Amino acid sequence: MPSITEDVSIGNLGSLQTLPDSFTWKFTSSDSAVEESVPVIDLFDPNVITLLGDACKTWGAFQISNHGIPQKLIDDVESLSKTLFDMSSERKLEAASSDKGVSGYGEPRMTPFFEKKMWCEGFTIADASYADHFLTLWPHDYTKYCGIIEEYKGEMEKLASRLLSWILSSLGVTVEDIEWAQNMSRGVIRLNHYPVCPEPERAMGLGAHTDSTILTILHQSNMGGLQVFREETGWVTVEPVPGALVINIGDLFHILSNGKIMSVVHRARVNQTRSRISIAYLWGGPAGDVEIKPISKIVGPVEPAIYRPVTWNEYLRIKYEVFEKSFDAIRVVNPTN
Ligand SMILES: C=C1C[C@]23C[C@H]1CC[C@H]2[C@@]12CCC[C@@](C)(C(=O)O1)[C@H]2[C@@H]3C(=O)O
Ligand SMILES: O=C(O)CCC(=O)C(=O)O
Ligand SMILES: [Fe+2]
Repeated sequence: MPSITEDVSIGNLGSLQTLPDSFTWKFTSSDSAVEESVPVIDLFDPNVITLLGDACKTWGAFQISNHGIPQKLIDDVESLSKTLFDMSSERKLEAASSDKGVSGYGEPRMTPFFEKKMWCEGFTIADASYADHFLTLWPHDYTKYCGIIEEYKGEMEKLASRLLSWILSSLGVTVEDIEWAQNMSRGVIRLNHYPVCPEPERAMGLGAHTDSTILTILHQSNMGGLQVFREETGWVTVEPVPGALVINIGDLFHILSNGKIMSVVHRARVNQTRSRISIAYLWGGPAGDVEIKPISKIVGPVEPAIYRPVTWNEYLRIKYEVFEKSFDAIRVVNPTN
């Protein structure tokens, strides 16, 4: 078939009729998803601590219901995202981030670590400069949209802290055992959009990765696409449960727990007929230059710390130098205590 050269830009993937070679991934039989599902945990369950602890140890990912986040707020962030991604490529690029780790429109930060391009576009809300981009995108509705984002951040931060203290309890520690508990930072929001794709079985929305966070709270609308990887099982699709949010354990929690809980490898697949939006709240924990390290109550002569202390910013720097080898970069070579 003669190939027509199409104009490929991150902002117009949804209009492409063929999958460009730079977006064509190779898949093997081990890439097919198996019939399994991650736990759905009701936060009102009297056994919530045990349930969360088990889910963290066996999966590193689970869904939560009765989380207390108003549905209206989630819907508002979703429709804000839709308005944004519906704009023309030119307008979206006016809000492009200058650097992939900071606020603005663009490709995921991890893009350079993959051979092929990912079928997605997104907007990162990391620092106050997102408001300048919002002003460019929505000169009239700017205040309203910034308000929605600030409210969402506030709610997510509270939920993240509740989850942290419950998961710590399951490990036999409390938030008081971590020095920085009084000094939590607000997390980063990443709005993800996966446009319709002409050949979803050969494309990838977001390549396999772990989040660098303590934990990530993800709203995946009513469209599935998220898959998590478990060593003994393989790829498992996280089916959307109406009203539920997905929690992914990130690298910093693995470090805090001295390796007791794992950060979950996950990815996003795409769809031929329907585009998909997801909203990730990536929670990095302590603000500023506070160091994150294996919790002192967990480590001791019997179980020495296997990782050295790192700040969130330092960890991000390491991650985006060595990507999947970041744990090796901070591992203590001869743990003694
Ligand atoms: C604060 C963060 C955390 C980042 C980098 C930076 C801003 C955007 C986050 C994400 C969002 C999408 C997946 C990921 C893997 C990516 O490429 O960008 C995330 C990454 C990480 O968790 O490492
Ligand atoms: O879109 C999804 O379901 C996954 C998003 C994700 O992994 C991320 O933003 O870090
Ligand atoms: Fe992720």
